[in-house]
Amino acid sequence: MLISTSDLNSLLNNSNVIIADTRSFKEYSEGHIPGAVHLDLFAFHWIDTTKQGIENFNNQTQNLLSFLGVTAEKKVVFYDIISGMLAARGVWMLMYFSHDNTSMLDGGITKWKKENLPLETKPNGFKPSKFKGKINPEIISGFEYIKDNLDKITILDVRSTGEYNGSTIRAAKSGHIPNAINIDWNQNINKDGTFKNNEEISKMYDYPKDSEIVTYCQGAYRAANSFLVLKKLGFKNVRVYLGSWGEWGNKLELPVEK
Ligand SMILES: O=S(=O)([O-])[S-]
Repeated sequence: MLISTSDLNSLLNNSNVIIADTRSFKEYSEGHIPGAVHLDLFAFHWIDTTKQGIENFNNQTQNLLSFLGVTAEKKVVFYDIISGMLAARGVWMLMYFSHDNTSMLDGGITKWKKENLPLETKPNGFKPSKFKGKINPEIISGFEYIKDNLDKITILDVRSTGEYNGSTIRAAKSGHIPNAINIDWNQNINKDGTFKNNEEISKMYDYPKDSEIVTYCQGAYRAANSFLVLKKLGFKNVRVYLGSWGEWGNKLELPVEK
């Protein structure tokens, strides 16, 4: 799931590798990893997890991955500024389509630049494919799944303390999903932007490895980052709640705790 700067550097010019820069277009234009295409994953924000909403998400994600040129044979590497949430969302999306040959760049472009690795400014075009992945329903959650299993699953709110306790308001209601515990995703990352090592993080995520965990944040980007960390630690049953607080906090009938 993670690729080092030196390993990615050795894969430049490999036609079987797609590199996707998930930062803003401005940042991309000022200098990106050679060969990388720009993919605006924030524009692909999704909060509707009704049955129809998930079906639409599946279709549109498949279209997006085809636009990116994904095929079963290609390795897909996502990066952002650090080992961040956008790249993590990209990796999670590929895993959701059972494409496991995907990684995020550990330390992101910050580490890449620090090591004086090559950059270019010219934009690269997409080479679209007809990607057909097999959906893995085990790594996604909608609001119904959480509502029906509130007492059976570990709900991991990876937002800031303010968002969790309701002092920061980002939806019609503030607070958190009942029973959710709060571990801010920022705690996954070292000061240099790389992921903390497993030994350090496992103290934070001290649950049996077969626990059923659902991560959420505001829009399922930070949640994807914590999802990857939990997978890296060997947790087997982890899902990202796609709608996250953007959906839950706006559905007035759903319960909230502060
Ligand atoms: O990470 S986020 O989706 O909450 S902005």
